[in-house]
Amino acid sequence: MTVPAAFSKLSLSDDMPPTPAPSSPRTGRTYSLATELVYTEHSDQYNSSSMPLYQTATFKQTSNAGGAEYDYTRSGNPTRSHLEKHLAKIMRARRALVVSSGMGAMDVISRMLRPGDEVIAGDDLYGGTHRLLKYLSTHGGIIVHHVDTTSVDAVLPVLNEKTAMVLLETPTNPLIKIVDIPGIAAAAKAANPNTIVAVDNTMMSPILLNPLELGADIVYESGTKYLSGHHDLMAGVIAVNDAALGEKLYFTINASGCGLAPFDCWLLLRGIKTLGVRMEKQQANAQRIAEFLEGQGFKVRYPGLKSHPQYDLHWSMARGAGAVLSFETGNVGVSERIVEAARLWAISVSFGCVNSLISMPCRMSHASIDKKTREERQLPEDLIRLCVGIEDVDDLIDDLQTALVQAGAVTITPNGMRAGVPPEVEAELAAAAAQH
Ligand SMILES: Cc1ncc(COP(=O)(O)O)c(C=O)c1O
Ligand SMILES: N[C@@H](CCSC[C@H](N)C(=O)O)C(=O)O
Repeated sequence: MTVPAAFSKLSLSDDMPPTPAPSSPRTGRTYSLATELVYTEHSDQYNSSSMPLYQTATFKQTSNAGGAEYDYTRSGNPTRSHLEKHLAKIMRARRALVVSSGMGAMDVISRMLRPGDEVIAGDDLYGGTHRLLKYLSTHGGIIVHHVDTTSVDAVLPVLNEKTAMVLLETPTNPLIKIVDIPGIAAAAKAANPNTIVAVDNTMMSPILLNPLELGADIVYESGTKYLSGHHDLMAGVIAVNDAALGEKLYFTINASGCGLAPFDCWLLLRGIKTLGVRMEKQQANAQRIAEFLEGQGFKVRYPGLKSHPQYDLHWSMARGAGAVLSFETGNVGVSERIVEAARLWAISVSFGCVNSLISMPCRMSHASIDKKTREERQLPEDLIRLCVGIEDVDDLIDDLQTALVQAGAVTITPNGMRAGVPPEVEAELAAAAAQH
């Protein structure tokens, strides 16, 4: 393989370690993930500190036979290659691939399925994932089983030799349930050694969880979220350890043309550098906010709280609780009012951004799951999801507290406030609902 001079020190071959930078250049100790996130090396001819952006669709060839390392950006681009090698390193993978969105990543993965194949997925999962699975079952002849993946026992009865893929998400979006990745991966492989165990790691990011080390074959995530951190790009990331699997996935990406555009690769490279500090601050803020809400008497779902029913399972796999939590108010109208009364918290889908966001999943991120299915899956309509950013946590709590009071989500007592809609607010909301 001919390596252009500017990249002569890059490991462009798949046989090389999945990193453009040595992990332990001197003493033999391995750098921690926080260091790996910021430390990259490339051999730009001008020693640029930041990886150059190759904003080009084509690459000139030196002969009529072509054959240079790059020819066309859909097939490969140096900025994308650098990002993919950097991601492989931080995702503890042999190969990483980047595509145009998280759903694009799932689409690429799902193209390995054939009519008649069976897929097992959770009964609480991102609405877009549900939508794509539904499409595949309606139009692609794929049989999809949605089961409670928080219990290995619930997965066992649907595992069989036709199980081609098990699709896991942990913590789940938006009910923050925890999935036993090693337990389910082992059970799936026992039922069918060819089953692909794919884990959506969007909620955790590689700084907190590495599913490939827990038995997954594929880990994918929406790079739109924590990896980029600023809500200024869409991206999807896929990582694997099996070289043949990586080649299959790359084939689909090149054939279908969904590889991430160079500028977005460059932006994502920039975002990844601050993943460690962003996540540290975001989850410290999330912990305080979860404790504040629980302290008021709300039912809060967050794996940083000891009250989380799967607290131990979560911490047996992950290095942190993340920064997404959800809570219930007991009244849809009150939840609507809270969301609209918040000021610092932007009403927005998505998460992982430096700004704090508030949303009602049933109306927004999970609206693509029909009402009947949401009911069957016990997705509370009044659920509020908080995606915590890096602002001052006291400002965030103050804003939330004001919104709770304004919305009538709490009863004010001489000893402070307690979760609970006062009867007069309930009556007012019931009257307003009756008018509509
Ligand atoms: C858990 C999860 N996985 C995948 C996706 C899809 O990512 P994207 O929006 O980048 O397509 C999302 C959100 O959109 C998500 O929340
Ligand atoms: N209208 C979009 C909604 C995207 S939700 C994004 C994110 N995953 C979240 O959970 O907030 C759609 O229909 O996909």
